[in-house]
Parts: sequence; structure tokens; C-alpha cells
Amino acid sequence: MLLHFTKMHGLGNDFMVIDLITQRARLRDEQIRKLADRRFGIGFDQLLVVEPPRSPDMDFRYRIFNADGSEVENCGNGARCFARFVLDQRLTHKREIHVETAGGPLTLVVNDDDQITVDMGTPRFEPTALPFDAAEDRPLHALEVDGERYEIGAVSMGNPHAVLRVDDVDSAPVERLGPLIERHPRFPRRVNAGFMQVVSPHEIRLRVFERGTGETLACGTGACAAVASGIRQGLLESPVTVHLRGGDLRIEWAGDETPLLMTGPAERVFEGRIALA
Ligand SMILES: N[C@@H](CCC[C@H](N)C(=O)O)C(=O)O
Repeated sequence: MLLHFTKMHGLGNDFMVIDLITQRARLRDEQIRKLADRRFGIGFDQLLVVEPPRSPDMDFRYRIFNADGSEVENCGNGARCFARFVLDQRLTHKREIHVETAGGPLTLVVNDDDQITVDMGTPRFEPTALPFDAAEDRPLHALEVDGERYEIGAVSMGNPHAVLRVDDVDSAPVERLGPLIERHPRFPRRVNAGFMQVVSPHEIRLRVFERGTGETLACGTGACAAVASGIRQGLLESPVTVHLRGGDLRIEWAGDETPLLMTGPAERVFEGRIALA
């Protein structure tokens, strides 16, 4: 069978997007891994799936799979691409879209300048939310990695993030520490590892080694988690511009139980059809 798909990206974090409202398919883990392969498949960081909602208050169900086939709770860059996709495909005409994810509901707003703002919900710091094996909720936790002690912020944006402050993201040991933090035994469901350089209270530089994918050019939930952790530590003040390798995001958060807002672009690259083996 031929499956119609759209290739999209948010700041270079790239996606295969499929509409399972007008098409039928069931993708197994190994099929997702094959499609994600940049030489033998289409190539992407995450697969995004559009489905009908389960709850009548929602417009769509939004499912996310990493390149390794694992299903995850949330994807910030993907959420913006999701909004652009459902509008472009005429699956909705609404410019405020409510979607269910495995990490909770999200609201996506397409602005007049075509940038998309996502209400990402409230960041959660309690270790059980990630989950993270720690006795208490603290702004920073000591974590031993490869015989060295680091201080990390632990944040859930629906999906789990560890945020490590570094002096310079360009020389940060992302390739070495990223995989070790991702699979650290204190994160039983693995974790996304962010490396944050504070430039000023309103500006950071960030690289993220993503769970189930590796380092990407941008990670939306990683940007939200880094800013939330930085604000909580008193290092940052809202709004914050996050410079990622693929471009910039704007993050706003008033703290406590208020929702965190992420604004940025979403781009369509090409469309195609592929036979599922
Ligand atoms: N690229 C994403 C995050 C995708 C999921 C992540 N790798 C996880 O496993 O939680 C983003 O833009 O947020």
C-alpha cells in the first residue's frame, strides 16, 4: 500500500508527518526505524501522526515517535509543524487548535505572521513527573556521569529533560555526555539531555541530545525545559530567546502554575508516497 506523507521541519528538527484520518496504516517499530533512516528511508528525527481525537473537546490526537521507534509524550517543534500540516491539508480551518498528546493536551495558535505559538502547559519539576530517581524536588540535582559529578536541572514538559549549564555550547561534550545522560540509570524512561549556555537573562544558546534520536538541530521541549530551569534558578527572566543550531525560539513563562508559551516557525519541505514494506 502507498502511504502519503509530508516532510516538514521546525528549525531543522525534521519530521515525516502522516494523516491517519483520511488514510489507514499501522506502523510497527521496525518500519518506523527503516523510514527514519537517512540512507535507506525518508530520514527524520521524529514521525508525527495525525489521528481523530478521543475526547469531544479536542480537535485532533497528535502522536509522536522517535527515530528509534519509541512513542513519546511531547514534541515542541513537531507541535508547530502539526498545526501547519492540519491547516495546509484542510483538515481544519481553525487557527487555534486543541490537540491530545500522550503528555497531556496542547493548544496551538497560528499567528498572523505565520509563526506558531504553542501553550506547552506548566513545567513540572517533581522527580516523579519525569521520572527521575531523586529524594526531593530541587532546582539542581547532583548527577554522577562517567565518574564525574554534574549539577542538572530536572524538568518534565510532558517528556523528560535534564538541563546542564555549560560555559560554551560549541565546546560542550554533547557527543560524549549526551548518550550517557540519556541512558543514566536514575532516569528509568531515559531522558533528553540539554546543554545550556546563559548569554544574558533574556538569551541562551542550547544544544540537545534527544532521547531516541541523538543530537538534533533544535528541540522545542528542550528549549522550554532549559528556560524553565533557568528561570527557576534565577538565571533567566521571561521572555527568553533560545538560539539553537537550526534557529531561534521565543519562550515566555511567568512561573509557578502558569502555562509556558513557545513561539517559532514551521516549514513544509516536500510531499511523497511510500510503499510500506
Ligand atoms: N524534538 C522534540 C522532542 C521529541 C521527543 C524527544 N526526543 C523525547 O524522546 O522526549 C521537540 O522539539 O520537543
